[in-house]
Amino acid sequence: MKIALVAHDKKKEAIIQFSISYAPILKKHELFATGTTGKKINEATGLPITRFLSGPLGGDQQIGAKIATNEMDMVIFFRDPLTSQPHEPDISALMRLCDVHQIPLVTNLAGAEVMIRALEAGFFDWRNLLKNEDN
Ligand SMILES: O=C(CO)COP(=O)(O)O
Repeated sequence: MKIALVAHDKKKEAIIQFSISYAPILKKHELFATGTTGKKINEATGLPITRFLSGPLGGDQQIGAKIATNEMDMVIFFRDPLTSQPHEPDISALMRLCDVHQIPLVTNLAGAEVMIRALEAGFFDWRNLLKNEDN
């Protein structure tokens, strides 16, 4: 599965701890991230991660583009709801595209824990079926 990992600045430590805790699961998948989030997770875990631009410079939109073309299977987004973001329209657009294309999206740690365990249990195998239909 192709998984996008994204965290706003005040949630970076949380996504790092999450990634360390679930590295045994994450390492079985293809990981993508916005710029700074990906750098920090890679430094903390050694997991290979394809990095897009930093969020404010277009990274959320790059992930959105992958969703639009059915090249991303889920989004784990540690969002900071208490700090205004200069690129709020990009964030809304990313979440909207998840809804448009039925891409599983979580926006906080509690959801991410459920998502990653569901992933490991095979709950998202239907994504592979969809992709096979596209081919
Ligand atoms: O701003 C972000 C998501 O909206 C995250 O970007 P960075 O990972 O580059 O900090």
